Amino acid sequence: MRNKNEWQRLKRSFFYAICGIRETVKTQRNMQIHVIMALLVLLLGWFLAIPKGDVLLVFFSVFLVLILETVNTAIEKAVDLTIGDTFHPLAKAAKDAAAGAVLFGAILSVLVGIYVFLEPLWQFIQNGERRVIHTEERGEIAFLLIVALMFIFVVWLLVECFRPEKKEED
Ligand SMILES: Nc1ncnc2c1ncn2[C@@H]1O[C@H](COP(=O)(O)OP(=O)(O)OP(=O)(O)O)[C@@H](O)[C@H]1O
Repeated sequence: MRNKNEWQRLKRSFFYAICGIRETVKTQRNMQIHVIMALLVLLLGWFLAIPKGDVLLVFFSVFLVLILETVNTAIEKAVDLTIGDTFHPLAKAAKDAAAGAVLFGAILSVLVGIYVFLEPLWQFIQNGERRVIHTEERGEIAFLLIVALMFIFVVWLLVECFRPEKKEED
């Protein structure tokens, strides 16, 4: 009997989780963009025959962004529930931090995208070849580009952190 109840509870939790995902995809424009991008990136990976290890990397970063966007939505809803339309610096801090988490995830995805897709895409554009490029065959370009982008990002982050607060435009 107890086992049956546990099973029902488990089924219910799963059902609510699916409802949460469905609602987030239906109502959040950013989530819709992430889902479409995820599909396109996976199709591109299949088209360019990326190696299995890279497929895992792509899955990991795609799901990370979807997870962060879902948690971001949960935080937005919880903040709106407690405070409604009233402006509060803590509500702003909570929503901005949640959006920052999504931005971190998106940056990671871009870096993974460069690492995984740059060389296969370049090879396809140059000679129409869709050959699997293994890690040991990779050149330095993707790596250098990732390091350069990371460097720019860290410098931008430091500048943003230490310059005086900007006034809201609107
Ligand atoms: N109650 C509030 N008090 C203070 N600032 C807020 C409040 N609500 C929103 N903001 C500010 O407005 C920004 C956007 O908030 P909003 O809830 O519209 O999220 P969003 O990112 O536009 O999400 P979505 O488009 O999915 O609704 C927040 O990051 C925050 O800076």
